[in-house]
Amino acid sequence: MPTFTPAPDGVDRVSVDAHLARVLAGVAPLGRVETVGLADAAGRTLAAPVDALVDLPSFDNSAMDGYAVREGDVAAAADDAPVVLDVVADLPAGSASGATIDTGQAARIMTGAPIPPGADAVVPVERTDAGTERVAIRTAPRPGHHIRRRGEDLHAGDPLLGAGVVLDARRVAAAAAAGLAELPVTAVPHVAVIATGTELAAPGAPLGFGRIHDSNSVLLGSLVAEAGGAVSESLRLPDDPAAIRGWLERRHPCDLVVFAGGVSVGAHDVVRHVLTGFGTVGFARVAMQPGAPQAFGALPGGTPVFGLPGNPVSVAVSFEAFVRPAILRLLGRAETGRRTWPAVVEHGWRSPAGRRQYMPVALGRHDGRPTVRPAAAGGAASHLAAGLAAADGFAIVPEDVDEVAPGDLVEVAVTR
Ligand SMILES: Nc1nc2c(c(=O)[nH]1)N[C@H]1C(S)=C(S)[C@@H](COP(=O)(O)OP(=O)(O)OC[C@H]3O[C@@H](n4cnc5c(N)ncnc54)[C@H](O)[C@@H]3O)O[C@H]1N2
Ligand code: MOO
Repeated sequence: MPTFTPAPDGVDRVSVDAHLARVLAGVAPLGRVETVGLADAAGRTLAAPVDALVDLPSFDNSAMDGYAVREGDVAAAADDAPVVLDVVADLPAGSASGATIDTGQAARIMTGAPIPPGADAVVPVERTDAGTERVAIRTAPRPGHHIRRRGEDLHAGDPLLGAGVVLDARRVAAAAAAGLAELPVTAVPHVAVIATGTELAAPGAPLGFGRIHDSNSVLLGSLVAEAGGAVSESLRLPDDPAAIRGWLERRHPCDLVVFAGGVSVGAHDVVRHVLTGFGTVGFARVAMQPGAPQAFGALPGGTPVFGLPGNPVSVAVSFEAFVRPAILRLLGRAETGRRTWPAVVEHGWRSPAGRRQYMPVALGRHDGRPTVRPAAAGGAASHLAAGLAAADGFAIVPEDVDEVAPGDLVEVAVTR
């Protein structure tokens, strides 16, 4: 677990990449494995590679509702010269008929039904007279036409899913198709979320002067769930060192602790006061905007802990940049970053030189290309909590850029 040297305040000491590297070095995959049925697998992380158990498709079958024929019988068929065949079988999907197709014969066949021995092409019903005793075929199929071959998607034993992937709907469905009923998944990390601030009131509670509704614990709880973790405890604590110490002493076991607020240089920034020198917790100013003041380390006993700056946009950005990657690492994900996509800037903005900016942006489209504009009229200011509602993600402006102009391309981490 790394220890930080606290940096003098007001000095950007640590790059985003260096801070992220410390975070990832301070968090290890939980390593616990559970087996779940496919209905419960969505959103979980696959713990080990999985191979297909069956060929996919597992037998040659029809891609069309129509007639299974011998291609050689109907090579001369045309609209003005139909070829008439005897219909010797009727094959719905799921049929296990022992029918064989000989010269001059056809089987009526539905999509997904096994191709009967002897047949080597399917003619769609639209290209026939749809007969049930005898059928007039009005087209000459290519050999193998409209036949879906055994194993053309995957063979039994082929790799299907790699360890560390998130099991989304498409992957769970692929596992079902490939013969699996359950999957090995990693344990869900339990995360304690603590919003600090004497000014905080519960959402919906009447506000006295100077008090605000706590949005950070709701934000963090939802972000933890979106990342694949579970909130083990969520609470608000006042700016009182005894309250923070008391919680640290009686806390329930969990895999990660996230504080929000109280990490800056104010006289009442108690998370900073209590956590400084506690376990291996260190404070840094990270060269980013917003989200500069950051705390990270391990509590005595080894549980990793974050202290995030309390402004709501700073919490959202800090979570995206550092906490989400940490949760994905606890989960054993192969990828802890998020893909970014280029988008064209619609309305420009300024970015502080020497800092990586995370601008909450709304996505749009212009001339068929994706565009972005700041989600809040006030731009990147870190108190604009309501502006987050309009944000589809964050435009990530590199450290060496101080002005983003209309028409520029920016990389966007899309978060919804
Ligand atoms: N003299 C300096 N002052 C500040 C600096 C600095 O470098 N020197 N940095 C500023 C920056 S940047 C940030 S970010 C904040 C970080 O401050 P804290 O982490 O100590 O956060 P608080 O002071 O507790 O709160 C900041 C702000 O956010 C509101 N807040 C806090 N918790 C919640 C919550 N749960 N829900 C909604 N809003 C919350 C709080 O009321 C404050 O307005 O420090 C700057 N100051
Ligand atoms: O670093 Mo603060 O998070 O910009 O608002």
